[in-house]
Amino acid sequence: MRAAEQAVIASGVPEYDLMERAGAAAAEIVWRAGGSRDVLVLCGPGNNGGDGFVIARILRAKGVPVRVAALGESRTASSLRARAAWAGPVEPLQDAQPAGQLVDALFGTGLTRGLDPQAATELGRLVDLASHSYAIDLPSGVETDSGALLSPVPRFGVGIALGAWKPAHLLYPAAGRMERLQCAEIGVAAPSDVGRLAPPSLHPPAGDEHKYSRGLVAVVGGEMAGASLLASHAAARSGAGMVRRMAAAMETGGPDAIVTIGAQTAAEVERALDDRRLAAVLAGPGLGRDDRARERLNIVLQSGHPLVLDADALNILSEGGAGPLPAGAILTPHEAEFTRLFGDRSGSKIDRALEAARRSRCIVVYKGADTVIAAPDGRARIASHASSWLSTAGTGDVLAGLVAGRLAVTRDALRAACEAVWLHGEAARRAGAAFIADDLIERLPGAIARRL
Ligand SMILES: NC(=O)C1=CN([C@@H]2O[C@H](COP(=O)(O)OP(=O)(O)OC[C@H]3O[C@@H](n4cnc5c(N)ncnc54)[C@H](OP(=O)(O)O)[C@@H]3O)[C@@H](O)[C@H]2O)[C@@H](O)CC1
Ligand SMILES: [K+]
Repeated sequence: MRAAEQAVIASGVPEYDLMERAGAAAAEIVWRAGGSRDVLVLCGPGNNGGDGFVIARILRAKGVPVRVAALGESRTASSLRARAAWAGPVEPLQDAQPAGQLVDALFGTGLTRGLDPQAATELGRLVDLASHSYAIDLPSGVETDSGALLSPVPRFGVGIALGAWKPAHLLYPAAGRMERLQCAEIGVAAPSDVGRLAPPSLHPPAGDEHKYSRGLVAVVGGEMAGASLLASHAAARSGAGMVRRMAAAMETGGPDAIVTIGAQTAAEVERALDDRRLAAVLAGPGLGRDDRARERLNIVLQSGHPLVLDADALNILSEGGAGPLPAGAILTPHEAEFTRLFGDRSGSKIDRALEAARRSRCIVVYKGADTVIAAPDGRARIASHASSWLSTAGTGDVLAGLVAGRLAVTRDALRAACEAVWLHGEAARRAGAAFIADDLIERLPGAIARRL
């Protein structure tokens, strides 16, 4: 975003014009949400504070009662100009009385260290006492590129991103400090390989498709049947043409549309995977970690099919039990699995996911409240603000099955991972509160229909 802004400025647009655009766009959002409720704008010393002065001026011109409190003097040319144009009183932050609406324009992308304790406490108090609160560009106190909290940060109603999403809008803990997100357009295009996960465009099957052309998925089960059943069921509702579950024991369950193949011995697994029509093979959910599980995983790794590896498959791989990571596969680790596989690395979650994808030459779906999907070529997508009810048993198995299903449909690993993560989040949104993993699967057809 900084590079994009600099390019616009170099093309002859003064920085102050960008500040006016940013302030006007943010003021419009505040006006639409809060109407004529009184507003307190907190302005910092840099350009974020400058945006605040522009917002204050525009809201006052609409007849909104506005007060401004500043943290020190303005220190940049544009913010000095915005402050002069405000032409109203400016009180010190420590004397500010609360208002119905609070606009935080203390610090944005220029923050280099935490707020001093008194300023952080004042900010927290004023946000808590307001019924509507807005963080301009970012909540003051968050680190832009990592989403870390450099000092205590209150929870805002709306985070207003200026021009483009920054990592802190999407990565926790910062993302959890904004109930809703809105992006204010300021006429600066910031194309990037890293971005927020967008809703996918899906297509119904062509009129002349059949079950194999639509995608044949195999799910290699193991010692715990439930997990592979959930994954198989999710794959079956993902739009794929057919799902075969390779069961490690004589067991039944799940919809009749899923073909269960008894594959208890290594030879039986090998035979079951010897089918050139297979478009995706999933291993991991319920696989187990004993010698038998290793043997089953080895056969999967040597099958030559497009792979999705989750759960115990990742645990076995992290113990080095199955050799190097299979390039081209989709890996779906949660936090603990990721650390076991790739070590405890520094950098933001996006940096870590990209580095892992580059090293393993795999698509890495680094799961969590802020799932990051990273490709070896440097592309990454971040899915944030999913339902917190997803933190329940079995939802990972559902996601793994969904990834395998979309891989079979699209034959494109990054696209499949992105579609699956979005559909999983949408199914959760539709399932509402206190759902179980099985309920998510029932919501998948509706989630898919929405994107056709
Ligand atoms: N660029 C553009 O074209 C556009 C940018 N726009 C806006 O600009 C924002 C970025 O502005 P910015 O770079 O001036 O940084 P900002 O966040 O205001 O803070 C920097 C100031 O704070 C200081 N400081 C830092 N930490 C501190 C601390 N803990 N406690 C105390 N002081 C601290 C730091 O001084 P330091 O002491 O570090 O030298 C510096 O003086 C961006 O988020 C967006 O809102 C829009 O107008 C659109 C056009
Ligand atoms: K801010």
